[in-house]
Amino acid sequence: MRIDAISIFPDYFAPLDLSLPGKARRAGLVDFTAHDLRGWATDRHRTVDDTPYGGGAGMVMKPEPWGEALDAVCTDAAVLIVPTPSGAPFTHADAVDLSGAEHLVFACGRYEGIDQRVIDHAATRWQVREISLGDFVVNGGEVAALAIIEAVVRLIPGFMGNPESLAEESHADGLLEYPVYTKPAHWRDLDVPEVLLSGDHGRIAAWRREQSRARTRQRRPDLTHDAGE
Ligand SMILES: COc1cc(COC(=O)c2cn[nH]c2)cc(-c2cccnc2)c1
Repeated sequence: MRIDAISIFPDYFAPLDLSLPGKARRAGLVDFTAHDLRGWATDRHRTVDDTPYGGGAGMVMKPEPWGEALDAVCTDAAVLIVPTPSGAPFTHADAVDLSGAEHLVFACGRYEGIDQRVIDHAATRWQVREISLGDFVVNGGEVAALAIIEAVVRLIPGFMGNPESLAEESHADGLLEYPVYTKPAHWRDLDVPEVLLSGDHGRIAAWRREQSRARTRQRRPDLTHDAGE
């Protein structure tokens, strides 16, 4: 998978040099490049924003630099992802879907957003996904792109050392994950639940399913449905 990110802060993606282990890159599983949007801003001051038509606070990202950048970076197979508060909620199912993509391009907006015509024009040439990580606002799409990249790349076959753990994890079955414990069995007058020490794998699996269901009911009633029964 090829991944590109376009941003006025390309150094924001330096952590991927740590988190995308060398083996993933060496094995050709993932090839990541961050690009500076200002490289496509042609005026003397390399301007990427301007005041909004219709008035209002803040600035809007100009269409010209984005148009040139996307023309240069996107291949025909590109899926253009725009992290934005006004996007569709990002889910595990989306991560699974995107993990099969050939090319992901992240357009990281700043200021009040990107001129809508950039998205509209891109949609005539590539698949465009405007994605939200939640009902909150951060100053730029970079931090959301980092989270989406990690959620997607870890699902690529061969990336994770222990693929079995992916099948069991939170949201894979529509439920929240059960609580986990490790040694010591007794810590600050707290004990590990006895069932987990019993060696009775049937009881353990039943206890974990019930824990997942209880947590989901309590913390995420919006996820509660019969499928998890
Ligand atoms: C592309 O347009 C954007 C992108 C972002 C950064 O992304 C997020 O905040 C986000 C992504 N998932 N959940 C939140 C922020 C704004 C923005 C800023 C201030 C006022 N209004 C809008 C605009």
